Amino acid sequence: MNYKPNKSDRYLLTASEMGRADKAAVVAGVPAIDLMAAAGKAVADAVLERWSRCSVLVLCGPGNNGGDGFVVAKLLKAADWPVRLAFLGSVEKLSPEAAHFYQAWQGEVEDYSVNVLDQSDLVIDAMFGAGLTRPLEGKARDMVDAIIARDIPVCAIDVPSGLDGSTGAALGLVAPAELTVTFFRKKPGHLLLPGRGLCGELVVADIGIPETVLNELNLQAWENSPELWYRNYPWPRTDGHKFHRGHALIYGGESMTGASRLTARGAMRIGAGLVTLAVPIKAWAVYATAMTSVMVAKLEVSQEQEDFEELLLDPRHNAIAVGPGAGLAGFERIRTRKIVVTALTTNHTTVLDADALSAFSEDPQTLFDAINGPCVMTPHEGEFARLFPEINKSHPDDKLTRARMAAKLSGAVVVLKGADTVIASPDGRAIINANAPAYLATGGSGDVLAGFIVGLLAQGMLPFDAASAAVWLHGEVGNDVGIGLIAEDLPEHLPKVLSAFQKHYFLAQKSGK
Ligand SMILES: NC(=O)C1=CN([C@@H]2O[C@H](COP(=O)(O)OP(=O)(O)OC[C@H]3O[C@@H](n4cnc5c(N)ncnc54)[C@H](O)[C@@H]3O)[C@@H](O)[C@H]2O)[C@@H](O)CC1
Ligand SMILES: [K+]
Repeated sequence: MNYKPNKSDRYLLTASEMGRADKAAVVAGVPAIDLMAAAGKAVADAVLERWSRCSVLVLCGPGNNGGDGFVVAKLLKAADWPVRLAFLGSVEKLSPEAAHFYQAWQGEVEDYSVNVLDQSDLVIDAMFGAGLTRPLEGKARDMVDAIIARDIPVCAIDVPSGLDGSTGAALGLVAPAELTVTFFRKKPGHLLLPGRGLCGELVVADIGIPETVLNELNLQAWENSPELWYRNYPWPRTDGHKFHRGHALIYGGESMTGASRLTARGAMRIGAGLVTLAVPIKAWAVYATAMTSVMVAKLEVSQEQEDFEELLLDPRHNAIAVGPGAGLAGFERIRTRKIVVTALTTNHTTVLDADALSAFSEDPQTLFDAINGPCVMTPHEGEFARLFPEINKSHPDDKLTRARMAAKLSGAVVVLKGADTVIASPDGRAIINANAPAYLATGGSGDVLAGFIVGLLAQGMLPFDAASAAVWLHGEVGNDVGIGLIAEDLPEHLPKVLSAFQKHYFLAQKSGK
């Protein structure tokens, strides 16, 4: 079999983009009725694969999500399952295809009241999908309330009703699903929180929409995966030399020395040829005894700034990281700001994390003004709120948009961290990462991530790719180590993950497997 990773598999479509894909498919000659039939069949198949025969209740809403539900009801009945169906809507307002399948369902259509839940073992949630525009109210809300109270398993069509598929936000009450079957491609809300947690297992079904419609949509969002960036990964060359693999320069502060040491270790492990930690002389001994492969440069008392500038003049220092343990108290804050501004205004490729971001919480514009070259910033939600309060105010429930707006405003690639990290580029591209386990939420884990990013930047990877690759590898290592993980484990386990990654994406591609 030929090895053909496909970048387009990873596209994420918002509700309006999915609507356009649907229309484009119809224009390309696929009847809307066939799309709905295929959608319903995919859901019925997924249910038949996972549950044994039981009493099913299909709850159909007023739009095409309900239309899919009519198809599912008919197919499960044909498979000899006991099926009941309740419809919330009016037949006259159904789309032609939904009306067709309403007619095709020849069983009883019951009143939409919570009593229909009696004796139901499984609910098919065909209430609302991509067309949800406001929180569930009235009968729909009461129904979801009762499903939750009775703890009945749910299979959701497209998205759990009440969830905004474009953002992952709960618009109000949501019926959490054990299984969600969506169509064509995933939606951002299947990956972003709380959406991801409400979907349960996610199945993406092919319903006959031609791949060619993707070309018309100018999509700008993907789920993170090596398919997106492995071609630009700095694979070690047999004729390589450490000087070909770049030289990362990392600023280390005076008191929290562990943070930047983790960053340095991460940068080494991910393959930077050389790593130098530049540290105030007061802390030099601590760093020098702790580090072996990493070099430690002294910044002399009262001339730290000048000494750092001198290091920046050396063209071999091709990627800089500032922030982990840089310091925010009193004079340290001023020094951190100066180091950041110097790195940025000399147009060095720079990673800004932790204190390098918080040091500008009073005047974020000063930071944004200094960003003119390649830059990655890696805020967690707290740091993000300090730098981008207006964006949080205008789009509180839309992490994808918040990260994109922040990237545009600051000019940096923004890595908005969390269990659903979003990586956004100032040009509008965005990637949602979904492989991070809960164990990564531990002190120092972000410092190592900054190290992975600066290490890849030193090897010449571009900021958006480097950030996406680092975040994905960080998640993979987290999974590999598992429960009990501490930040120190992340650099140490990286080689194992890198060899599996290399085997799969580089060697397999080379050998044409
Ligand atoms: N490619 C596609 O786009 C396909 C879409 N299909 C299905 O169609 C769905 C989208 O269909 P629609 O656009 O008709 O949208 P929905 O079926 O999600 O709902 C639309 C209806 O709900 C109403 N509504 C929205 N929020 C409400 C609320 N909180 N309370 C009460 N009423 C509310 C709207 O006014 C509208 O009448 C998808 O989720 C999917 O299940 C499938 O049939 C297959 C093809
Ligand atoms: K639904």
